[in-house]
Amino acid sequence: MIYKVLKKQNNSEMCFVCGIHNESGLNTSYYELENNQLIGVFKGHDVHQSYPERMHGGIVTALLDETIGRAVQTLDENIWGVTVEITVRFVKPVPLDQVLYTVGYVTNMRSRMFEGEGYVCNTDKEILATAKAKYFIQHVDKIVSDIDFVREQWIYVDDAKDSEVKSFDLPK
Ligand SMILES: CCCCCCCC(=O)SCCNC(=O)CCNC(=O)[C@H](O)C(C)(C)COP(=O)(O)OP(=O)(O)OC[C@H]1O[C@@H](n2cnc3c(N)ncnc32)[C@H](O)[C@@H]1OP(=O)(O)O
Repeated sequence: MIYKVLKKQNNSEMCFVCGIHNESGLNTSYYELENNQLIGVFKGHDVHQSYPERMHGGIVTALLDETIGRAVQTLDENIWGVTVEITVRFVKPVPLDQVLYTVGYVTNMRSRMFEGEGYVCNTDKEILATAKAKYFIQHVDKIVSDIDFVREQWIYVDDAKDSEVKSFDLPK
């Protein structure tokens, strides 16, 4: 089913998954969809491998962790959380050097915790990994206490190719 992109989410400076200045990172771009799901577009490279041509499972986990954690901001951009639990199922090898998608959404929202699910898929909509995760809600100033993170390191990146990203056809 096809969903419209409503908004691009910010990137951070140095996060492994979305940091624009993290040269070893995945440099993921995130887009909020009209169904309150979040889609990330990324490409892994040799530095992210486990066995040759296969992304490391720990990196796939980091990607799913970030994606589900960010999905809460499709509901309210002022909610931030830290991961307390994540379970990942590695369904098929996650390949390197090709564009892939990661999708996340919230399944249960409470006053101090939220839970969500997500998956990684390829452009043929094959599911490569799935995850369920739980997050403890905290004020961003408590998560990052030594700098004003949102003002200093939470950056809107206006990428020329974003204007071409208008909708996504999700597998589920
Ligand atoms: C937009 C950007 C999105 C980014 C997404 C990526 C997020 C990340 O990767 S964050 C990095 C990884 N995670 C972390 O660093 C978290 C580290 N852990 C912590 O900081 C602490 O354990 C923290 C803050 C979660 C809780 O600690 P603390 O405040 O001392 O509270 P604590 O008393 O242990 O627990 C608070 C409540 O949460 C509950 N709780 C804690 N962990 C869990 C859990 N895994 N499952 C269920 N409940 C839990 C406790 O039972 C307790 O409940 P109650 O008050 O009802 O008894």
